[in-house]
Amino acid sequence: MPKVLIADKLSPRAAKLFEERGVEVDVVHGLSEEDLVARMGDYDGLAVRSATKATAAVLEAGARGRLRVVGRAGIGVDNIDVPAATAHGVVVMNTPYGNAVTTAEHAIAMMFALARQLPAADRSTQAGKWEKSKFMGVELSGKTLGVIGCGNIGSIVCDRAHGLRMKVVAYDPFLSPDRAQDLGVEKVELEELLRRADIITLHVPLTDQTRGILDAEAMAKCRKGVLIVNCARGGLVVETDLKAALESGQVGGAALDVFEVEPAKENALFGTPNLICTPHLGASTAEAQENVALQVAEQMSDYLLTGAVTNALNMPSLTAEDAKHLGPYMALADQLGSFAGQLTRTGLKAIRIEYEGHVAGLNTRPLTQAVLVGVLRPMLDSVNMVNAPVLARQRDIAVAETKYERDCDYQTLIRVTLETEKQVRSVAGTLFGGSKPRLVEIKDIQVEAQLGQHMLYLTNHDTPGVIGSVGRILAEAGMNIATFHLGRAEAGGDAICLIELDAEIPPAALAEVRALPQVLRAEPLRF
Ligand SMILES: NC(=O)C1=CN([C@@H]2O[C@H](COP(=O)(O)OP(=O)(O)OC[C@H]3O[C@@H](n4cnc5c(N)ncnc54)[C@H](O)[C@@H]3O)[C@@H](O)[C@H]2O)C=CC1
Ligand SMILES: O=C(O)C(=O)COP(=O)(O)O
Repeated sequence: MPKVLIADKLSPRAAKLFEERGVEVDVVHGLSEEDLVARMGDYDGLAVRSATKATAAVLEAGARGRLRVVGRAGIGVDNIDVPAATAHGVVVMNTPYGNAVTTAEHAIAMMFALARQLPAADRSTQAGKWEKSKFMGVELSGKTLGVIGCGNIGSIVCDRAHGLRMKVVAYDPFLSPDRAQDLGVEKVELEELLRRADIITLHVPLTDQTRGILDAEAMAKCRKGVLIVNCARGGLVVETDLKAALESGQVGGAALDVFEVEPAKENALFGTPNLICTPHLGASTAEAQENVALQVAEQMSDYLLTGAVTNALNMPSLTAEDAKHLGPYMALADQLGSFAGQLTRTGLKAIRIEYEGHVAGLNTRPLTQAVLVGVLRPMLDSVNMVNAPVLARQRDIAVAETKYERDCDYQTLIRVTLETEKQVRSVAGTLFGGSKPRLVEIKDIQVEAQLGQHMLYLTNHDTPGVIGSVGRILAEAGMNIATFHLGRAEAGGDAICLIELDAEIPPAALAEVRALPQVLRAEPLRF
């Protein structure tokens, strides 16, 4: 039975759902990195929010054991070392949408709180001061809202702002003009947004491009007295610059839900005038927490129990139905990749994968990854379905996939072509009876072979006596032949021989085969 650790405060519905699905659960909060490293190897899955840091050390310890998936009950994955997870073959999933409405509502609440100074007015009133004239506010209706980042949350903020009769300008390089039109927002460059907005709200992830997007220089370009709301990530607004801008009045008020260092128990900004802070509450409503907890438990259980992949950051999506249909093809893809990879000695430049017939109508991305795993395995022990595309990219290996739904000699066919510095080689295979992988073509030569654990691959001149000589050497070495497959380009031309053996060929026998005058190449292969 798979086992998961829930390391942050998730709705109890998550643990219940895991158990109902047949996944064992431990719920332990507040573990240090050291504690996590010590325990991680015992779990197939780790479920977190933003408090637990899934560092490279934690992921490595997990992967040394049985860790296969990290689920983030929420959106931001900056607390998870995704490249390290990928390198260790651990799938990372999040739950987009589940807390988007709640977080957008928090941003709107922050905007109202700033416009009407609600927290300060509350403190003053409860202190018996009745300072009615001190808390003069601003009306939101008719004001310009500048939305930085117009994805799931930013779009909901735009929609709510329209309801408040605000004008919305948005900066998001990935927002298409059509989508901007659908959202009823004016797409602008950052400079223009800074110049025009009365209120700025941030809804971008923290990346190298967005870190410090609101710094002293940007704030100086804003309208004097601009209001800033950050319910996305600490680090988007430079805190020391914001403090100075609030003190000078360049920024009229700021509402922050997120901080450069969290938990923010001490922060240089605390106590600055016109500052409102909440402790990363953006996603904290009963509704959102239930959504994300159920979603993460469902996605993680699906993956652990059926192989289905949803909302993963480092794997293509795969439904349980796909996983079932693709099963035999995955074995074929891996075998073809492995066959081609084991015969490749020189620098690999490109891998082309062609899908023909039935397979072309399926979700082929996982198959392409299985081919890559097969190709790269002889060179890299650490390759797996998750990291294969990254490893290929790091080695400048171009990967291309083509689908042909046209008729071919076989109902279904996968052809893998490897281009190296010296040559182009291809191998193709099909499924017999819908489930049994068979090689049907090697280097444009028709053969028909089933791959076993120990194979001997020969290329030779098509002259009489090769089968007899090879058979004799193998018999003298005490090797039992399970299957023997032959193919040739034309009579007297290049020929191929694939022999399945019951055990690995001893080095002396291999040397003898290689020494046969008709043999061009002899390679032991393992599957
Ligand atoms: N305070 C809280 O509790 C919560 C915070 N968040 C944070 O909110 C942020 C946004 O979440 P979603 O809207 O769900 O993400 P999303 O991925 O749907 O949207 C992000 C948007 O930012 C845009 N973007 C990326 N780089 C950009 C750049 N350099 N300049 C301008 N735009 C850029 C993208 O094109 C995308 O449209 C995330 O950082 C997430 O972690 C999310 C949920 C709760
Ligand atoms: O989903 C997100 O990105 C969030 O920031 C929510 O964080 P939390 O789960 O409340 O710690």
